[in-house]
Amino acid sequence: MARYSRTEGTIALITLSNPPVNALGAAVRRTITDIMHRALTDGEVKAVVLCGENGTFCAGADIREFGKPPSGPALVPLIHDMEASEKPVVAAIEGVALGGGLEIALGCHYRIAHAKARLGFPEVMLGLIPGAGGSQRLPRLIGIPAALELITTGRLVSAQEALKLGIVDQVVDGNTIETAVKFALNVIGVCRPLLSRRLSERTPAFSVDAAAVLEEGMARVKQRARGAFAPVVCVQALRAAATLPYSRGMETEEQLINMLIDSSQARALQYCFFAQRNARKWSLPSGARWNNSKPRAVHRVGVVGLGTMGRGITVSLVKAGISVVAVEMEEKQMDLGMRAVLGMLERDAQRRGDTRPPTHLLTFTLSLQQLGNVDLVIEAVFEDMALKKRLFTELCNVCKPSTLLCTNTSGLDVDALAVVTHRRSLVVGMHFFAPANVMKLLEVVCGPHSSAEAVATAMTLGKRLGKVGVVVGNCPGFVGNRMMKLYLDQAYFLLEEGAAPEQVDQVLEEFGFTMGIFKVSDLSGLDVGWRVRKASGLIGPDVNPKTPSRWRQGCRYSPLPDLLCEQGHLGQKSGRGWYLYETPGGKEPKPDPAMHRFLQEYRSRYGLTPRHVHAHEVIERCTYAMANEGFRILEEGIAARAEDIDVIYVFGYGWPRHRGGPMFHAAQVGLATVLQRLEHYHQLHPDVPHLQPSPLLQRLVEAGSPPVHHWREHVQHLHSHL
Ligand SMILES: CC/C=C/CC(=O)SCCNC(=O)CCNC(=O)[C@H](O)C(C)(C)COP(=O)(O)OP(=O)(O)OC[C@H]1O[C@@H](n2cnc3c(N)ncnc32)[C@H](O)[C@@H]1OP(=O)(O)O
Repeated sequence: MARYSRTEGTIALITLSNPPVNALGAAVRRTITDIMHRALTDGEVKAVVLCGENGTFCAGADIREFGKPPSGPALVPLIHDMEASEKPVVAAIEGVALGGGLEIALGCHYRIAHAKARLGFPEVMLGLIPGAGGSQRLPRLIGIPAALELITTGRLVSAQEALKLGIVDQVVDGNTIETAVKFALNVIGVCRPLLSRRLSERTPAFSVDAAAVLEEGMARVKQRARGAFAPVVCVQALRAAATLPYSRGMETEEQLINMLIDSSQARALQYCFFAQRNARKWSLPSGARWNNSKPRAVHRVGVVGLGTMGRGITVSLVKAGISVVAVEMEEKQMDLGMRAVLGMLERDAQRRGDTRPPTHLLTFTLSLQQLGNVDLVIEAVFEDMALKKRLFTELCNVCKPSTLLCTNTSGLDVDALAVVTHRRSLVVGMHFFAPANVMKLLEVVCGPHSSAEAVATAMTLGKRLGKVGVVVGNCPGFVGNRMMKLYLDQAYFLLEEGAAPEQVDQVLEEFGFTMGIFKVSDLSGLDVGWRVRKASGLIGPDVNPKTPSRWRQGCRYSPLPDLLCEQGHLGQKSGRGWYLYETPGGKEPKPDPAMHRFLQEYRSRYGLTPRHVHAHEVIERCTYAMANEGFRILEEGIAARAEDIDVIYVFGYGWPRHRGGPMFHAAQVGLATVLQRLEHYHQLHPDVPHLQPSPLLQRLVEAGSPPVHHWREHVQHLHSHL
C-alpha cells in the first residue's frame, strides 16, 4: 500500500505501492496518512520524499471505489498536514501524477519529475472536479487561464510542459528518486523558508481580467460540454479560487464535488472508463482469450483502395511507424489518393512542429503483386461483395501464405469473403470509422473461421494505431451499423409523422450527440445507405412492383432517403440533402424550405396526417430502438458485453459519453420503463417489428433489472459468436 524507509540518515522515503497504478484506495490513504504522520513527527527525519513504486507516482483515486459507501481517511487533511509541515516534502514523480496523485504532489513543497512523466487532472472525464484541493492549488501555482484549460479539458501535460507552466521545479532524465533525495538534502541544508512553497498560503497572482477569462471559459465550456455538467462545475470551482480566500474556496470545492460525486453523469463516465478497458479483454467460443493468444508481428501492411477510408487507414498506419504498400487500381484515383495522404501527413507533421512527415514508410503502386511481402492487408475498396470476393481471391495468390487478410467492410459478410480464400482462419474484419485517421473506434469482426491469432493481431494493431478495438461477431452491419439502421429508421418515420430534420437533430444534439442524425447522414453522403439498400434488395429491380412504397420485407419502410438520392440530393457533397448548403461541399447546414415542402407533399401523397412530435418521443424512439436491438445483439452473441456495445457507440457514433452508451442509458432510465415505452410504441406502430421488446429485455425486467454487468448471466447463448 505504502512503504516507509529512511535514507541518507535524515530523509524519510515514502513509497506508494498499489499496483498497477498506485491508485489511492482506502487502504492506501490509511497507510500514507499513518506513515506521513510518523515521518513528520520523527525528530530524526528532516525531510520527506514521496514517490511511487514501479515507475508510477500515482493515478489518483481508486475509481472502483466511487459509488461505494465512503471508507478510510480523506485526502484533504493528509495534504493539508503535509503542506503545513516545517519539514520539506518533495514529490518524486515518475510515470503519472493524476487526479488525487497530482493533488498530493501539489501539497508537497517541491516537485521533481522524470522527463517521461505526465501530469494532469482528468477528473472531468469521470464527471468530477479535482476535489482534494486541486481546483484551489493549481490556479494559485500557474494562474487562472492555464489552470482553466487543464482542469476543464482533463488534458495531461508532459514533464517539459509542466516545467514551463511551473507545475514542477525540475525535470530529470536519470533516477528521479535519487535526484529528489539529493534535492531534499539540499533544501534542508540551506533552510529555505517553506512559506512561499505552500500553495494554500499564496495570494492568487491573478491577472486583472481573471473575471473575463472565467466568463469566456464558461461560455466555451458550455458550448463544448453537450450537456455534461462537470466541465461547467470545474469553471465554478476555479471562480471560487479566483475570488475567495483559500479556506472558503475549499468549502466551495467540497460542495461542488459532493454535488457531482453521486450524479448519473459521473456514474456513466466512470462506467465508460472501465468499459473501454474491458473491451480489450475479448474471448472466443474456442476458449482463446486476449491473455492466452499471441498476436503476429506486423511490420508491413498493404492497404488496397485509396478512397476516403483507405487514405485515413494509410495515414494512421504510417503515423504509428508502420510501412505501408498502398494499392490503387486506377492511375487517376491513385494520384488523388497519394496527394491526399501526403497532404494529411504534411499537415499532421506541421501541427506537431515536425518538419518531416514519415513518407519514407510509404509505397504507392498500381500492382497487387507488390503485396507479396506484407504481413497484413487491409482491403478498403467499395462496398461491393463481388468486387471484394475477386480481390480476396487474388490476394490469396499474391500474398505470402501467412499474410492476414482484413476487410474494412462496414457491414458485409466477413465469412463470405473468408470462404473464397485458402486461409479462412486468417481473415477478419477491421471496420474503421471515417475519418479513419481521427476516429478512435475499430470493430474487429470475427467470423466463424477467424483464428485467435488473427483476432489478437488485429486488436494489437488497432492498439498501436491508438484505436479502441472491440471484437464483435459477424452479422449484417455488425454491432454499430446494425443498431444505426434502426436509429435511422426511427428518424425517417418521425419525419413521415410530422417532424422536420432540424427539429429531430436539435433534440438529439440537446441530448448530447455530437451531431444530429440528419447532419451525420448529409456528412457521410446519402448514397452510402442507398447503395447498401440496393445491395440488400430493399430497392431496385428485384422488388415486386406491386409492393407498396412504404412496405419492405414484411415491415414499414420509409423511401424518403431513396427519393432524395434519386433527385441527386446526396448531402454536403451535392450541396443539398436533409439540409441546404451554400455550395456543393459546403459544411454549414441550413434548414431547407424545399425539404419542408417535399415532406408535406410526401405526407399528403401517402395520406399521413402530420402531428407535433415531442422531444421526448424523438429520444425514446431513437435510443430505445437502438438499445432494443442491442439486447438482440447480446442474445445472439454478436457482442460479448453490453459495455462493448456502449464503447462502440461512444467512440464511433458520437453518443454522449456522459450518458454512458445506449445500453447504460437504458439501464439508467430503468429497464422496466424502456420495456413499457417500447410496448407502447410497438402498439402504435405494429408494422415496425423492431419496436417489439426483445426477449432478453423482457427477461431482465422479470429478473428485477439487474445491473449492466450481470446482464450476461441472463443471455441464453445458443450459438454465441464470441
Ligand atoms: C481521493 C481524492 C479524489 C481524487 C479524484 C481522482 O483522483 S479521480 C481519478 C483520476 N485519475 C484518473 O482518471 C486516471 C485514470 N487512469 C488513466 O488515465 C490510465 O489508466 C493511466 C494511469 C494513464 C495508465 O494508462 P495505461 O494505458 O498504461 O493503463 P490502463 O489505462 O489500461 O490501466 C491499467 C489498469 O489500471 C486500472 N486503473 C487505472 N487507473 C485507475 C484508477 N485511478 N483507479 C482504479 N483503477 C485504475 C485500469 O482499469 C486498468 O485495469 P485493468 O484491470 O488492467 O483493465
